[in-house]
Amino acid sequence: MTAAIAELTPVLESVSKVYETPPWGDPDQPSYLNAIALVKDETATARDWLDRAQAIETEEGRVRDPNRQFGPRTLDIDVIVVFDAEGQPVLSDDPVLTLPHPRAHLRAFVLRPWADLDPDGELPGHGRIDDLLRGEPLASDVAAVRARPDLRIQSAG
Ligand SMILES: Nc1ncnc2c1ncn2[C@@H]1O[C@H](COP(=O)(O)OP(=O)(O)OP(=O)(O)O)[C@@H](O)[C@H]1O
Ligand SMILES: Nc1nc2c(c(=O)[nH]1)N=C(CO)CN2
Repeated sequence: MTAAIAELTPVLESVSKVYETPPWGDPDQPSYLNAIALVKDETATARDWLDRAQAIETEEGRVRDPNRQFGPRTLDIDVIVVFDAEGQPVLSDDPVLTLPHPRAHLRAFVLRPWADLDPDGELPGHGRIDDLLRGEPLASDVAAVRARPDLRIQSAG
């Protein structure tokens, strides 16, 4: 991950803890390690973030099974939300880049780490992260999420 971290460092604002999370969407696979990064670059478009995420996946030699939509992969970087210079959420139903990410509101593995960075945060179109995490089915999923303080993606400072 060294190259990926070097690429992200100039735009990195903060990074959540790393969490070990049960596989979502396709149970027949090992646990995942998930984290959220908050990045800022006022010159970047939403599409730039997708391109950067995919460039890092490629650089890191991402391996996945193309026949299993939610199957195992060595690295997956999704763009969850993008805010414009006025602080407004960028909305898109383009399948190449859907914003907010169309499954973020269903995923404790996204929202639990996000709550570390912004406990008062909101997922546009779905409400407060904290409220989403308290409701079912997310509350049950959160109970199975484990912080891994022995692992770290990167320190923003
Ligand atoms: N918000 C988004 N973030 C990342 N990829 C997106 C987004 N919206 C649409 N896509 C598209 O989804 C395609 C598949 O991406 P990816 O392989 O990461 O999906 P997946 O892991 O199968 O599913 P998921 O997106 O549910 O994690 C990408 O090529 C990309 O164009
Ligand atoms: N826990 C967990 N489950 C997943 C994840 C992930 O990042 N974490 N990503 C997936 C790809 O869409 C499918 N399932």
